[in-house]
Formats: sequence, structure tokens, C-alpha cells
Amino acid sequence: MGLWEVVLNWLRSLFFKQEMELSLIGLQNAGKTSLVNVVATGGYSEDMIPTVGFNMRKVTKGNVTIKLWDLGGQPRFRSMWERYCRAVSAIVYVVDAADHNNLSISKSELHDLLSKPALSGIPLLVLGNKIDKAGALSKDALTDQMGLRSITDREVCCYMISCKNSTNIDSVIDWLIKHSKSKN
Ligand SMILES: Nc1nc2c(ncn2[C@@H]2O[C@H](COP(=O)(O)OP(=O)(O)OP(=O)(O)O)[C@@H](O)[C@H]2O)c(=O)[nH]1
Ligand SMILES: [Mg+2]
Repeated sequence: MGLWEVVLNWLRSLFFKQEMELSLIGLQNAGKTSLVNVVATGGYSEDMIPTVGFNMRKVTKGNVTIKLWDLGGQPRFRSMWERYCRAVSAIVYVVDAADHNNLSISKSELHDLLSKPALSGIPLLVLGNKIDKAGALSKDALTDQMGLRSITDREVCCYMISCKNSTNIDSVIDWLIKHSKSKN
């Protein structure tokens, strides 16, 4: 990119809204819909209804409008994950870091998804959620158990978060905004 183009893009970003599209993926009960609520309104509830199919939400942060596809994580909805990931700027994969019993299935669903040719190269943000719970894994342990070091064909980033306590939600939003800009 030439200098003139960089300056133009910067000027454009000051005056025009940018849009990005994201998909939120992960097993049922991981906290995907809770994350959408926390990012959109800051609200958190224990009393959540499992997502049937998918929901679409638009959230505006600064001059970036983020279109979020919040997908259902139950087994019957997993076959549609790939379809909703094809056009996105990034895939956000949410894991319940305190649910040790479901980690290996979460890992295999993630690696299955990433093996789809249509999704090659799409940046991946893995979020270990529920770190407020006793027994939640550390980032290192989660990285290990999810096999994240073996993913070398795309940019991979991992944060440990709590939707309940709003821990690290700012870092997530910063990462998302950064990836919307690099796309334009
Ligand atoms: N302790 C704790 N519980 C959380 C946190 N985030 C979400 N939960 C709880 O986890 C449960 C499931 O949350 P959802 O956001 O509905 O999970 P989901 O991934 O959207 O589930 P599906 O829509 O079925 O795929 C709810 O009872 C939430 O209150 C967190 O950070 N800490
Ligand atoms: Mg949901």
C-alpha cells in the first residue's frame, strides 16, 4: 500500500463508518449470547435461553459497526456453523474454560470447522469464558487443551474472559476493531 493510499484510508476512517461481520461459535452453554449482550449493552444474566438456530445483532463501537452472527451451539445446529463463517472478517470461538468434560469435544469441533477449505485464512479469536468460576483453566492450559499451537494457517489469538464480571471484554472489543480496520 502506498503512502497516499494509507493517508486516504485514514481520512476515510475518520468520516465513514466501517462495517465488519463476525461469527460467534462454540458449544452450547459456552456463553456466546452472554458475550453479545455484554458487548452490546453491558448486561449479564444467569437466566439465558439456549439459542435456536441463530441470532443476528448489530453493535456499534466508535465508527465501526459490527454485525454479529450468534449461532446455536447444540449438536443439531453445528452443521450450519460453516455457512455462517464464510463471509466473516473473523471467527470468534467461545469455550467454557471451567467445563473440563466438554473441552475435547470443543477442540474437535473447532478443528473440524477450521479444516473447511472455504474458511481458510480467516483470523480466529478463541475466548476462554467463565474465568470467574473456581477450576477455570489458565490461558496456557486452554491453549494446550484446545490444540491452538497447531493452527498455523491463520492468525490466532486467545483471551481469557468472564462475561459475568466483564473481565477482558475491552481487549476483545479492541481486537475486533483492529481486525475490521485491517480488512478495509
Ligand atoms: N459463571 C459464569 N457463567 C456464565 C458466564 N457467561 C455465561 N455464563 C452462563 O452460561 C450459561 C449459558 O450462556 P449462553 O450465553 O446462553 O450460552 P450460549 O453459548 O449462547 O449457548 P447456546 O445458545 O445454547 O449455544 C448462562 O446461564 C450464563 O449465565 C461467565 O462469564 N461466568
Ligand atoms: Mg446462545
